[in-house]
Amino acid sequence: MSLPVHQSDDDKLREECGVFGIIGVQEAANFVALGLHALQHRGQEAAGIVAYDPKQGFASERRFGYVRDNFTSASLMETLPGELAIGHVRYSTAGSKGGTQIRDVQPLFAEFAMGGAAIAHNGNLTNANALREELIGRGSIFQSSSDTECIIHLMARSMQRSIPERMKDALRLVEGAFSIVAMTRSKLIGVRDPLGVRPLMLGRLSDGWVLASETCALDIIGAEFVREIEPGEMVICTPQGVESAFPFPRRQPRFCVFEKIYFSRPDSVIGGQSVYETRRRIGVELAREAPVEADLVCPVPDSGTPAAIGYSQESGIPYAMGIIRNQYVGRTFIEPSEQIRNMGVRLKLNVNRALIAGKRVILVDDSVVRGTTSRKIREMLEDAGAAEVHFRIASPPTMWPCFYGVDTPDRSKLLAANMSDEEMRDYVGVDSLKFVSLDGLYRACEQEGGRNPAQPQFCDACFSGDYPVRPSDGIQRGFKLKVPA
Ligand SMILES: O=P(O)(O)OC[C@H]1O[C@H](OP(=O)(O)OP(=O)(O)O)[C@H](O)[C@@H]1O
Ligand SMILES: NC(=O)CC[C@H](N)C(=O)O
Ligand code: SF4
Ligand SMILES: [Mg+2]
Repeated sequence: MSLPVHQSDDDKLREECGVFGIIGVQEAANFVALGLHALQHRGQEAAGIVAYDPKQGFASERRFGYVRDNFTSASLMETLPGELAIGHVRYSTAGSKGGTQIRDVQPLFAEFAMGGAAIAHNGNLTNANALREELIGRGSIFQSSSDTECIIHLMARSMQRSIPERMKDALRLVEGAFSIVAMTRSKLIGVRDPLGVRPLMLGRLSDGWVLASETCALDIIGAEFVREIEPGEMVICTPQGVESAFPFPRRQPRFCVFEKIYFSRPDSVIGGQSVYETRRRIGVELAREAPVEADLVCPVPDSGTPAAIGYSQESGIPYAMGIIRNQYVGRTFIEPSEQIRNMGVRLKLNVNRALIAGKRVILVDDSVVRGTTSRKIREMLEDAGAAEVHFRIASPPTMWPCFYGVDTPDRSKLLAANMSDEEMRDYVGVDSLKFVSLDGLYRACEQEGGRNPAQPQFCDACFSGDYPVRPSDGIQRGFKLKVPA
């Protein structure tokens, strides 16, 4: 079975995955369903929950589509009893994409000599292909095409006696990005890769412990935020408490800066800073770096909204909603036929004509990837009679693909990898097009001195080409690293 893919999602910068786990509360799976619902923006392809109950053992449900369409039925949730459960929402970065197979949907489950374990992974392993070949050569039988499965096989080969120790052994051999929530019969386990590329939060709910990709998933169940899992840290949560270990050599953390720009929800808090506030501050930086005279500042909703507010506050130019988003557009929307689409049907965004006519408009969006969205929007504004259109982008030009859990197109399809800023402006067809600088972005992320080129504080490889982990599978498939200047 494959998901119907929405036309306007074809050119999307795909989000990644969300993970959630809870121990020490009754009906744990129901809390997981709520947590996954709050993390739905991180992956809409499929979702899964694994729960453990001492009487019934492990139970697992993995489904295509939204959490709300699957994990709200009482009859399904009754099959997931117990006080310990984990879950995952997926956008694939490895294995079968788009037409995902159910066997690739997480959490993945395996039986070991010392009992069962389930694992949910956000991120992407950069040496998964090489590991898979090696493991298959030594007799492993893979059941999915997901990179995450390598971790299970590496655990199976470990000689350690406990599942957490086997997991440490396995994770010392994988490279790339991983924020993992896993479970055994009695433990909830959380791990972040040594660079801490993807987020992972620890929360507390009555007598239980919660792990979640973002704080918005703690809020939805009324859990209290305790702290972030540190880069390179493994935590083992039981109702008795939380044990912490650092199984990898310490490295300088490199959190994904795109989480702050686009992926995470604006009501989440990362590294002590609200995502909304970071985005608003990017807008402030943008207004300082790229001012222009105009009548209105309008966001491309929803992700451009906080930056547009910041731009308006700093420039003094009034903020207005010049583009309206249809909130009901989702991936399962019935596809209009090709003929109807070609008539210019605007499923997702539409111009607020009465506001735009005759105005000089500054449009603020979070990113330009292939340029498809910006071209469409410029056309709409022109149709609506805008006098001038100025695009301001709350990220630097996206020039490089991501190998750490986001499905970016390859370089041939990234507008900024193939055109100068002026060429992009002409291609999009706007009066001016400006991006925030890398330093401006870092300042907005509370790095007052900007980016430290000797030791960047974040991963920003999709803008800089500076990859903190060698994308070895990608290189083997022909990807060429940036040649140092
Ligand atoms: O240059 P492009 O290839 O068009 O990609 C850039 C656009 O993609 C994302 O929006 P998207 O519509 O995917 O989702 P959103 O509603 O979450 O902003 C992003 O916010 C930009 O608007
Ligand atoms: N985007 C992600 O974090 C995906 C996790 C994992 N690599 C998968 O493909 O399922
Ligand atoms: S390459 Fe970009 S999207 Fe990927 S982890 Fe780094 S900053 Fe994030
Ligand atoms: Mg957008």
